[in-house]
Amino acid sequence: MSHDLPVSTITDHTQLKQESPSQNVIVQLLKLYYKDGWVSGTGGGISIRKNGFVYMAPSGVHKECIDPEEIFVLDEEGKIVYDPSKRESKLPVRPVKLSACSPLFTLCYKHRNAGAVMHSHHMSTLLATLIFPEKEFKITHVEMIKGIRGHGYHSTLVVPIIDNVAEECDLKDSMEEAVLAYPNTYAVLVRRHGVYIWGKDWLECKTHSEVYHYLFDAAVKMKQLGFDPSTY
Ligand SMILES: CSC[C@@H](O)[C@@H](O)C(=O)COP(=O)(O)O
Ligand SMILES: [Zn+2]
Repeated sequence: MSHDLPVSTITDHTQLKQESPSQNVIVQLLKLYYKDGWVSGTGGGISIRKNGFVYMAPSGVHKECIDPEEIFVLDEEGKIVYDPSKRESKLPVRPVKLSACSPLFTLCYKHRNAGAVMHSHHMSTLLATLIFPEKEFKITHVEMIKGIRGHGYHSTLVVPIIDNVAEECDLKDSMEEAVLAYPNTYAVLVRRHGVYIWGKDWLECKTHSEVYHYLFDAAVKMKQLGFDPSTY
């Protein structure tokens, strides 16, 4: 099977369907995530794994301004099978390199069978790591917790927090440790940096992303109001 071909007729995230080409899904979700403040200043990103291929946005570019043809395609072993910098085009081609998040996305595919992984720098993700100075973010008795697979209103939702390092790719070992140690989590927070969130496919990753961001935001506000998010 060959990898998805981008379909340029998709111009808005509301046109996305489960089976839309992964390049189009990535491009449209990044526009949406930019508006939400999740991928500003070129930071953050998203990757999709489908039918034996892995799709990833390029590194260090404005994530809301990516063309579907600029999405890298890798095989399941991590070998690049489509390099956007080498494509043939009548228009000028800007040089792009693979996202620095690639090893982090890859470990979620390997250990959690994820179908999509996103990385956000939203302010609430950074603040959530400050209100929990230990190694876990915890929140309980909030209706939206039900939106994370395997969790209910009465659950205590736990998200591991790992320490930030100077280079994104050097987060690999500590993130791998956290992913293996917390089999019920679909997110790992990175202190003073952001979060990685995944799901079984891009739709579940989108749901989880919205729910986790809501819960990080809620926890920060609860703390400001004098409530402890981890108790009821
Ligand atoms: C504001 S730049 C932040 C980056 O260094 C990094 O944290 C990041 O999330 C982006 O990685 P990228 O290589 O652009 O996909
Ligand atoms: Zn980052």
